Amino acid sequence: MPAKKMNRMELLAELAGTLKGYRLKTAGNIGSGIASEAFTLLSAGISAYMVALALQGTLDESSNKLFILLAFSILGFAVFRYLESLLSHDVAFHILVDYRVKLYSAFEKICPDILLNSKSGQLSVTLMNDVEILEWFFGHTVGSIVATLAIVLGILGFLAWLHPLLSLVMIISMAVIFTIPFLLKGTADKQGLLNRYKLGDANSVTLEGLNGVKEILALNYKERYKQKNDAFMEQLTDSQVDYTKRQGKEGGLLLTAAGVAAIAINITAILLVLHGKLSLEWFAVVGTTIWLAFNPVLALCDKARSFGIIFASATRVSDILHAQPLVKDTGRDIPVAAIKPYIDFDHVSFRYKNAGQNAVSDVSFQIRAGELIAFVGESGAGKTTCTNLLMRLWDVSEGSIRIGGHDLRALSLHTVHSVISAVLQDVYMFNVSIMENIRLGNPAAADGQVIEAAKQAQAHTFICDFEDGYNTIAGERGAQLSGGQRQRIAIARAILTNAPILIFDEAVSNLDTKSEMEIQHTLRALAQKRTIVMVAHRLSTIAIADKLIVFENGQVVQTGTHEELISKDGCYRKLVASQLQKN
Ligand SMILES: Nc1ncnc2c1ncn2[C@@H]1O[C@H](COP(=O)(O)OP(=O)(O)OP(=O)(O)O)[C@@H](O)[C@H]1O
Repeated sequence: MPAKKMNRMELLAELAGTLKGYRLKTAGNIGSGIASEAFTLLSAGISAYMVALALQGTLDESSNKLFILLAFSILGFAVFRYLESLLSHDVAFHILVDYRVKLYSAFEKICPDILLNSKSGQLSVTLMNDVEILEWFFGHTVGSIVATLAIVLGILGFLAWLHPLLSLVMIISMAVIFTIPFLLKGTADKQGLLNRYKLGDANSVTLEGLNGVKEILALNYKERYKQKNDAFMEQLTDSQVDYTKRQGKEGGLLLTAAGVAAIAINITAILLVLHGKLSLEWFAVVGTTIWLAFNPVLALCDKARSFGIIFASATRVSDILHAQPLVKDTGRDIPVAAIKPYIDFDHVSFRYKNAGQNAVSDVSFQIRAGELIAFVGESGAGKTTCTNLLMRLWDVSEGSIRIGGHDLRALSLHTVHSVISAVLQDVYMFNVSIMENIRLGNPAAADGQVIEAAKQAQAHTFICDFEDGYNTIAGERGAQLSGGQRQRIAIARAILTNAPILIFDEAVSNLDTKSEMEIQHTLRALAQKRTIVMVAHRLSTIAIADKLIVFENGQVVQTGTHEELISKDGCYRKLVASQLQKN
């Protein structure tokens, strides 16, 4: 849920606010920027002054001081330019790390809602690229803005000291130059945002190609995918070309305006010399340095040409940072041991965002501590929704869910996720060893405990068959493991958590009959100490449950044991009959 859109000034204030933690270095960066520009102007001015003296035949031994000053200013320029670059990048890279960390934790808070409502390519662009663009701002812009303003003020003072007319021409010139990016700001912002979105869309298609490569090959979707990819890349290129055209136009206008301004100041200076209001030496200084004086201004305007993309990226980053999580983590922490693992669903209704109707309506049931429960029902009946609500991935729209008598909303998310652990339909394997993948369930577990959990999950044998055993790298997305192997590792993880409530959502669907039977045996044994909720389709899985909760069209229509329900004419009997027919 994005917060209200911020304008440039608000974004600027927010970005500048992050510099607070780096006050000293930022001050050093700005000071060095001012000093390096000032030394550039000083060395050019001294050179011009000396040339003018030489032309008039007045450059003598007494001018040695000027040589020393010139050497000093060249050295000063080199030292301060180095310091400016060092400090600005030091601050920029530290801030980027802060941003990346903040951004990921903000992203976590708004999951899974944001994943359902955004394209993965857009999210990856924001989490990886947009945040990187902010380096332009912190590394190359923020210091320049202040340094350039200081230099402009200094030059104005100097020109006013020479003659007020010169400073007046300079003020008019600056006003014209700064107006150019200001006038083109609207187009720049629009183009910048469009450019970032087109990049996100293009990334989404690339990710689709990466994740769906097997389907692309298997379904002979290659040619159509290529056409789709080409179309998105073309749109991205068009938006980039438009952006660059505007940048080029803006750059040309700025250079022309600066050139005209420098000529105007020179002409004014010549007129002042002709009227005896300015000496020849100072004319030489003005004539030479004025071109250089416009350099920082032009450099800043050059950065301003990129503000479209910088502010577009900042907006997208800020949208995530300020998004309001649907589930507010305002409950309190309670020790896991103090919560008895019984569950109450009390008249629960829930509707997904933008959905036309409730996914579940007025659902009530109780699960006692130590029970092994199976949710059954046709596809789309509401089983997974109930497990998602139980894990508090979303909050109920109506009614309440309680564990151990505590309303879920009164518990912190940390407590809820310590009490409940789940094996979900899609098992993600991290790119670390199998040992570490299982240990994710309990970082404090010793190797022996990990191996014991793997044995209970019927994973030990196949893990030992790998050449590197438990040290085998599972690979991103568990590429080296079969679906059933991934499921068994996920089950071992869940066993290791020691959470008193376990959820298995279709967790045995990828297993062969023998492994499934062994896992069922494990689940039965686990249920002696824990409460287990299974979402199951197969009859064989259902058979081990103490109680079945039957869902139909988002409602609970029957509860009871397999024997009780099969003896009655109802939804469950129909489900079993249709499954037997399929088998
Ligand atoms: N993210 C979502 N946004 C909108 N509607 C959703 C979303 N997820 C599920 N639904 C809808 O909610 C209803 C219940 O879905 P749910 O996934 O809970 O069913 P299920 O019984 O677990 O099905 P399956 O056995 O196929 O996994 C369905 O009508 C489904 O289309």
